[in-house]
Amino acid sequence: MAGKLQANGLTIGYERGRRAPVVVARDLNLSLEPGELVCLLGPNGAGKTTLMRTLAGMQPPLAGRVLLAGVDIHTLPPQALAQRLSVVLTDRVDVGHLHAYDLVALGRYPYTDWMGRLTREDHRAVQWALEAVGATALAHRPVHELSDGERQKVMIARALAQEPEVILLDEPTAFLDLPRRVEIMGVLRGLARRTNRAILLSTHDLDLALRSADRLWLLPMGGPLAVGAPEDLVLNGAFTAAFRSDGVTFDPYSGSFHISRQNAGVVSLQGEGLPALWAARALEREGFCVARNGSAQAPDTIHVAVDGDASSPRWIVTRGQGAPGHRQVCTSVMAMLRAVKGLQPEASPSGEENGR
Ligand SMILES: Nc1ncnc2c1ncn2[C@@H]1O[C@H](COP(=O)(O)OP(=O)(O)OP(=O)(O)O)[C@@H](O)[C@H]1O
Repeated sequence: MAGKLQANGLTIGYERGRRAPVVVARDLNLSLEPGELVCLLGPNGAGKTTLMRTLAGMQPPLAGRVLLAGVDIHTLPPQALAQRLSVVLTDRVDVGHLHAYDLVALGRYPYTDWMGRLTREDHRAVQWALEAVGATALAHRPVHELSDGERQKVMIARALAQEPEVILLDEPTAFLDLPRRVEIMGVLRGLARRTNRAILLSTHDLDLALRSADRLWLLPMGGPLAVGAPEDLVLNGAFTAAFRSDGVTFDPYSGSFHISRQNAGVVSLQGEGLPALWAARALEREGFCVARNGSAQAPDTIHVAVDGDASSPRWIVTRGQGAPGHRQVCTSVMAMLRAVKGLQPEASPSGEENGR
């Protein structure tokens, strides 16, 4: 079970008869190691599905080779390849009235005879696969009655029942709610570790990928592909560069994306704990640059000081040295924002007390 998937000098894209091919990405050198979970990330249209399909042998490379344990996958007969590599695509296939167990059993096709008869060994593999993804209870449910999350688990179980060395999944967490996404990612990570399989999945779930993947493959529009531990790719700027787009910026401090807004000025924020944290988030959302705990000293700086306890926080908003008419006590983040905006130079100070 220790197959390594490698791509050397791989150019991916689409042949167009006599016209020049569409090149999606060129000269990729990649390796997917047994026991690791790799997430493939990139903006829309960067080529994730094309790469996935090429690595799975579903479309030929324009140049270069894909090797599984040293063997070119395009030289392997389909059945031999299916015993070693399985693919889970996002497309919803119509499975009629099949029950989950039967769908998972289809994963045994590389091993069964021409009539598709299941041996004791095949049944063992199906039960193991259902158990591995926590879907044993779904075995006798018709697939068309399953929720998206349940169905996704069954599709992963089908890929597992193939008992491959390598599993490729195209957006397995699409359409799932957050708990289900976390659960599926946990299942895949556990599988890679426990069974020493190599698992590659493409996703738009950047946060989950940053938290779960052993390595990331970052495919920006037009390449080049960056590979590394998630944290290294954040620290060396590759993550920011891959997702740089108008109006959205990646903040390496919070590990999340922000909608870029015009700089609305500096606000000094004093205080700790959740009320301070969420006040900072709200101010940044409005385009303010937040200076923490006394780092902004200009005479006309707007100050927000967090007061009160966590169950009934207050935000005291002042300007400059806190002239009496400019002190506002706010009991909600919304009121704090209103007060801060009211104290901006172009706005006329309201001087209202006890904003809510
Ligand atoms: N059959 C095809 N013939 C020609 N070009 C294609 C074909 N299929 C896809 N493309 C192009 O290849 C590029 C990469 O598409 P691909 O679907 O691999 O991107 P992706 O990263 O998976 O995108 P998304 O995140 O939107 O799913 C796109 O510009 C797309 O238009």
